[in-house]
Amino acid sequence: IKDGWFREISSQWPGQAMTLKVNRILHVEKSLYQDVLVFESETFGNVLVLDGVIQCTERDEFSYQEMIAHIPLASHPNPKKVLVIGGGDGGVVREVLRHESVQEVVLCDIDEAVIRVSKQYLPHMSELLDSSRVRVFVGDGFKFLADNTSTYDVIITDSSDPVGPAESLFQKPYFQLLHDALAPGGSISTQGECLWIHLPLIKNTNTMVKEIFPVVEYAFTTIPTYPSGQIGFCLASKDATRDMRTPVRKVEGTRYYNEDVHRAAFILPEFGRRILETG
Ligand SMILES: NCCCN[C@H]1CC[C@H](N)CC1
Repeated sequence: IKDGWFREISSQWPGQAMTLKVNRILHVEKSLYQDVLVFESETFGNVLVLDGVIQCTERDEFSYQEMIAHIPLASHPNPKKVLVIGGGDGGVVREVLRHESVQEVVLCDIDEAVIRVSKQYLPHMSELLDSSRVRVFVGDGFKFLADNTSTYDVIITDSSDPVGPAESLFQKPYFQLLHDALAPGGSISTQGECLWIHLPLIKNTNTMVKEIFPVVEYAFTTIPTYPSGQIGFCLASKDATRDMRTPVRKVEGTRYYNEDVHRAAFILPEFGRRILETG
């Protein structure tokens, strides 16, 4: 933080950096896995930063949390058991609980510091982690998935970037574990990165996931505080007949998601479509 501004400088997005005006620093900690920073911004509420990368802000988090959750959930006929890998801030869990069919949400995040800090500084994201339908585990998603096969209707991987603790969540063994942890007809969504910055990674992930799942799609949302203002999701289903582009149920109480936004999220700009939808 310099002269009152936080700058998101990273080798992942060379030559550009989102800056946010800082009112005051709320928390600084080195957890077992990453540097944790929370600051109160002038115009985006409280902001969670891990290893120098913006994870969520109170003002715009709903865009990402709603879309990563409701696209797989609203297109699934009857999701009952849901697993969230990562997502210790609780925002995705808040969205999963909007689906009445969901009986149980399990959250598995490797870093207890993220959960603890989110409960203290991001109440509108973390408050439903205490819901009776939610179970929270602190541990490695790999081990959790291997111990819970054929169980979940939807698994959401709400991860940071493929640099640091989340690096292995973008590789083939992890997607095989996701596939094997899904019940029949199950679907996944994962933090799938940005068309403007990570198109080669998105293409490689898309190709790799198609070796495991019969249905694989990329969809995206707009969000001011993520690099280039856009972030996408890798979506896949074990059910070869699943149409993830079509919601089969309405979702109440959202601020970004609706059924038209759901459908529109899959319509890619030409530079993305050309790469992702052809060989
Ligand atoms: N619920 C926290 C969301 C984490 N996802 C972010 C996507 C954009 C990345 N640059 C950082 C993590």
